[in-house]
Amino acid sequence: MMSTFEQAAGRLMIALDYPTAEEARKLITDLEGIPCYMKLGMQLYYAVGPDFVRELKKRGYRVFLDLKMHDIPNTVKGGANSVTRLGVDMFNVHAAGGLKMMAAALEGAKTALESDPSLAMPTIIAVTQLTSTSQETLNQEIGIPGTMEEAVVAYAALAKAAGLHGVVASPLEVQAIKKHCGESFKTITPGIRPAGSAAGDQFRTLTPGDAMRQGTDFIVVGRPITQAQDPRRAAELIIEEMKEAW
Ligand SMILES: O=C(O)c1cc(=O)[nH]c(=O)n1[C@@H]1O[C@H](COP(=O)(O)O)[C@@H](O)[C@H]1O
Repeated sequence: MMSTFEQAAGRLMIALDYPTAEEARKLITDLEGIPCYMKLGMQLYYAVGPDFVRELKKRGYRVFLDLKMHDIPNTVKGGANSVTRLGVDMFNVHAAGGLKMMAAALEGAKTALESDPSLAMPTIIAVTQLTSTSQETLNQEIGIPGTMEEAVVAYAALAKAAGLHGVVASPLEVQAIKKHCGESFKTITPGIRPAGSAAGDQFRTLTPGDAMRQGTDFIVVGRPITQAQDPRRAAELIIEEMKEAW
């Protein structure tokens, strides 16, 4: 039987935003035994490549490959095929690429499964509006009118129509997304800041406990753990807070 600590840990995704595999390995060693999800983003992946995904899988972790694909449908289909063959559990595309591009990502994953039936279908999610984007930036720089919630829900609806499994959004939009797209449509929420920690470049933030209370499926945490004096303690405190909010 999984403990409630382990269940909460399973909904924590750690952003391995490091320049080298050595630094990422140090954190993984610090966190040994905590069954969290590992998120591999562009900084580490562009430096070390697919071998690090294989290493994480060998160590027993679930892997979210966060490369935020955004290109013409044919190219995204090929990218999705490659990352599915790599064996990632989750990957993302930008919803701004549109319906056909998102459907092509799903198609690419399906063609990989046809060529190798031992593979499992990854969870494919779409980035709505980055959690570093404010209402003002959305309207005045990006040029999308309306509220942030409307923009995020519109992208989520498009991702659902394309057949994707969920979205990346801020925890502030989880309830609106679930209301519009259904409870089973997954929400993956970065922009998590425990009370008292620096927001940095994040704009639409909530604490781990508040994010869980909004009903999110997974929270993504980077710097509050990776830059902490004691990363294991920081991760444990976050998991305790998630557990209590449950
Ligand atoms: O797709 C993502 O993971 C993502 C989307 C988004 O809107 N905002 C966002 O912060 N992220 C990622 O989530 C992580 C958040 O890291 P911290 O801000 O350090 O906790 C980073 O790896 C980001 O690349």
